Amino acid sequence: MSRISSVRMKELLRVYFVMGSRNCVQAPEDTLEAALTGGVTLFQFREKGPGCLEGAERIELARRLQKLCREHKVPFIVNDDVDLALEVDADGVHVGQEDEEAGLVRQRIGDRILGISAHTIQEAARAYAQGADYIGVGPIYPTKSKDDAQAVQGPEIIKVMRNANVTLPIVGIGGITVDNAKDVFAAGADGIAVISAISYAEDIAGRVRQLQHNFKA
Ligand SMILES: Cc1ncc(COP(=O)(O)OP(=O)(O)O)c(N)n1
Ligand SMILES: Cc1ncsc1CCOP(=O)(O)O
Ligand SMILES: [Mg+2]
Repeated sequence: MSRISSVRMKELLRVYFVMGSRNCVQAPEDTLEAALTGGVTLFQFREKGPGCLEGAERIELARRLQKLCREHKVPFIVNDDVDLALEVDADGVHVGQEDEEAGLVRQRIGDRILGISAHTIQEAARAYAQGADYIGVGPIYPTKSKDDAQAVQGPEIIKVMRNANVTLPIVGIGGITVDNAKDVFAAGADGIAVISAISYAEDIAGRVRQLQHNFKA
C-alpha cells in the first residue's frame, strides 16, 4: 500500500459525513445507509460525548458501520481512537491538536489516511510535517455538535490558509448547511464535513444530494 494521492484525497473530502450513535434520530446504521445512498464520499466514526457507547458495544457498532461503508466503497475513518482504528483495520484516523501526537499516529497507522485538525497557518504547516493527508478546519460556523469547539472563524480562515500556500487538501467543518456550503468551497475548501445537517435531516439521502450540488468542479 502507498499513501493516498492528494487528487484522490480531495475527491473523497467532497461530502464527508461525521457521526456517532449520539448524533442520530434513527438507528446509526439506518442513518449511515441513507447517507451513503445519497452519495457521501467519506465517513468518520465519531463515537464521543455523554452516553456514547464503550467497550465491546463501541467496537461492534464500528464494525457494523464499517461494513456498510465497504458495501458502498466509501473509506471508513475513526475519530481519535487509534487503537480502535487498528483493531478494525479502518482506512484512516482523524486526530485533533489535543489528541495523540499526530506524528506518532502516522507511524502507528502506516499508509492509512491521516486527518489532522488545524486552526491556524502554523498548525496547518505542522500537520503537513506530521504526515497529514488532509486537514480539518473549523468550526467555520457555530455548531451544536461539539461542546469544546474553538472560536468560530468563518470561511475566511480557509482563504487565509490558501493565501499562505497551504496546499494540503482541506475540509471545512462546523455548522455547515445547504445554505452556506458554497461559501466554504468558494474559500478554497476541497470538501465539507458535516454532522447535524445530514444526521438530523428528514430526508437524509436528499440532503446529501443537496450538499453535493454546492461543489463546482
Ligand atoms: C474532518 C474533521 N475535522 C475536524 C475534526 C475535529 O477534531 P478534534 O479537534 O480532535 O475534535 P473531536 O472531533 O475529536 O471532538 C473532526 N473530528 N473531523
Ligand atoms: C467535530 C467538529 N469539529 C469542529 S466543529 C465539529 C462539529 C460539526 O458538527 P455540525 O456539522 O453538526 O456543526
Ligand atoms: Mg479529536
